Amino acid sequence: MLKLYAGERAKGIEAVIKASKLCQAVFNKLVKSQTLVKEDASPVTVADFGAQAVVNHIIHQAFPNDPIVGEEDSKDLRENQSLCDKVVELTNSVVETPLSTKQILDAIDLGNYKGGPQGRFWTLDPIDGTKGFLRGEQFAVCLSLIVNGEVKVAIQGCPNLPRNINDPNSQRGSLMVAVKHQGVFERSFEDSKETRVKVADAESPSDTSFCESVEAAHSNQSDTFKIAELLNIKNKPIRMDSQCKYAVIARGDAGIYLRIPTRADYQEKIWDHAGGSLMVSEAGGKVTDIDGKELDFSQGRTLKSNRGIIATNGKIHDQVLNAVKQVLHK
Ligand SMILES: Nc1ncnc2c1ncn2[C@@H]1O[C@H](COP(=O)(O)O)[C@@H](O)[C@H]1OP(=O)(O)O
Ligand SMILES: [Mg+2]
Ligand SMILES: [Mg+2]
Ligand SMILES: [Mg+2]
Repeated sequence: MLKLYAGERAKGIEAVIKASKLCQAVFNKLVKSQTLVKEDASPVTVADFGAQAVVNHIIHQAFPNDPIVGEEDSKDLRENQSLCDKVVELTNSVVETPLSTKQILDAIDLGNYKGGPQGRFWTLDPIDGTKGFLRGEQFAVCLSLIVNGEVKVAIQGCPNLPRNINDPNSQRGSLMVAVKHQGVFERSFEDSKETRVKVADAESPSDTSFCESVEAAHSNQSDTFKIAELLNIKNKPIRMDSQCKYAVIARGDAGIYLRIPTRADYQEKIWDHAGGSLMVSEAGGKVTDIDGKELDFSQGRTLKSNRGIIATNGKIHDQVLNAVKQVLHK
């Protein structure tokens, strides 16, 4: 019998592999000259647009009734001909039948859905960790399916992630695939053989290490330092861009991922956490916000009823949550 969401899982893998290839091709050819700064001052590259066009196009062809909540839109591209031409060329280098400029811009804008509590929709971050991508470090192509507010399928391409975190020379490229109640698996981009992964066994926070963003503006690193001290964690933090941090927790390379808000007004985006939270929970771990509340993906494009993120191997979650509360409420 075909497993639940088998079709979505397979299409999602195909789309994420193609988009990841596009990103790698961009990195090898360009990169910085083709970067724009968005209104919120974050960078966006031809690869972000191209990857969103590719994934949206493939998903829309396979599931024409499914709306998509995607990070990017085509507004800036429509005002910049040379960037637009580059995105068209790139997109057509990975899709099966060449698409017109209009089809590509329209595919990007399929990502404008508002989300919400009812029905099914996909959410896409075509490149999560654009800053890491530009540095040649970690980034991820993140696609998930949400049904009635619950994440059911997650596919995350991490082209630069070493298969063995302790050996930077180990093979790079990790594709993580999770379906609700079916576990989370890791494979390479080339070989479809999948290996089931599990979170770390650590019974105590001091037996593990934690990971956090490279960017001090995205997570308060002086608070995480105090939290680690309180938990008697001696290992240095693993600093890494993007949702690769969730993959690292799901694979058991680290026991804790902390994202402590730096600004009261920042709302986390659903495409930054949907896939990661399913991967960690399917690997046996736990994800909540810093108040211990479950992440609520039914609130629209953002996680407006949550603050910050704590992801752990599960066993140590309450200890970590208590330490976070102590440090933040002091
Ligand atoms: N002030 C902020 N707090 C938390 N996350 C942020 C903040 N500003 C941007 N981000 C988001 O953090 C993500 C990168 O995470 P990390 O630092 O862990 O690699 C990006 O998706 C980025 O969103 P955006 O794409 O809008 O720039
Ligand atoms: Mg961005
Ligand atoms: Mg992101
Ligand atoms: Mg992004």
